[in-house]
Amino acid sequence: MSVKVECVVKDRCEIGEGPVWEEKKQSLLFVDISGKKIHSWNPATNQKDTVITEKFVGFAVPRQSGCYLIGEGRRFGALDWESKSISTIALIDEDKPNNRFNDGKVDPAGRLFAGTMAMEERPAVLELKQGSLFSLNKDHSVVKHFDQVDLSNGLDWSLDHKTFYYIDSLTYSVEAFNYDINSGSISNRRMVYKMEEGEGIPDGMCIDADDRLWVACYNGGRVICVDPQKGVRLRTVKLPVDKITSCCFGGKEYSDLYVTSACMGMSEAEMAKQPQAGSVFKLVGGHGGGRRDGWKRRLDVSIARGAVGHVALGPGDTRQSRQHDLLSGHMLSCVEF
Ligand SMILES: O=C(O)[C@H](O)[C@@H](O)[C@H](O)[C@H](O)CO
Ligand SMILES: [Zn+2]
Repeated sequence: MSVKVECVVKDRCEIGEGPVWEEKKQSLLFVDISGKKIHSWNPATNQKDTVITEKFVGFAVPRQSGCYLIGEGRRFGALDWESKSISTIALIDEDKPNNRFNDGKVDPAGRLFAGTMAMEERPAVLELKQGSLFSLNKDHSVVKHFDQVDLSNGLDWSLDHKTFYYIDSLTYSVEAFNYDINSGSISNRRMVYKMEEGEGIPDGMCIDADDRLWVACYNGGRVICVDPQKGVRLRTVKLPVDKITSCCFGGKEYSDLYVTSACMGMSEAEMAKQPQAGSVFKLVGGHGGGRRDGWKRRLDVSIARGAVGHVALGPGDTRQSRQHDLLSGHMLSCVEF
């Protein structure tokens, strides 16, 4: 089954990033990192609402308490969308004034994980080994998991919550760690996928209902689907722009894969060739049926354990997603505070 690629938010995001499907608003939340904007786009109305930030904004995620948690410059901030005010929750990398947050995501227990990097001179050109990976707990304490990161990027968790997947872009690979959901600690770092010729730089990623990773390929003009157990690429979906930055599942039944892109660093000639650079795309279709039961079983196991998560489906699937927290009625992919 082929995948349909549609340009849904025609924008010139400098660095469109960090898409998150916001269940409550049935909207896509995403940032423009260097454009210093947080967007909320509603596919049903095609309305886009925007908050402007003072510094580069690496990510924004919904909070269970309402409002949003954002990574702006070198701070975790709380954003109140109505008043558009941002207050500081915690500061990081205080010894590294040239650093900023990049990608961040909510873990299946409601913590926030996010990494940092040095400011780029131009895309992927930056002082190396300056970044770290952090998490922010419910009590607002910050944990530094490791440092020596070149360009902290995509992250997600396996369906059983036992594995944490991570991308430091300039390793050109996807890595895995053992994950302890109770403590939020990681161990046993190893590589699970090495980018191949033409795939560019691995950027954001998300996991699907079959425990497969969808990796955005910056300068690769595609997303790839990777089986992290086998370390192989299963699929490639090409897009009409080169700078693909991240992806997430969303839509009514999490059947759509939303993909963000960037145009920062492109020449005028390149821009003319790729007029949709910086837009958000939607990928629909691409999976056969027959896997509903498998997914349902996993969902049930997950609910029985009281687990929460934000994992969704492959493009075209119409199964219920774990993003519906059937236990509490709360919608997930929001931090638990
Ligand atoms: O989107 C991000 O994660 C970074 O902030 C961007 O600057 C680029 O993606 C990066 O340059 C590509 O490696
Ligand atoms: Zn990124």
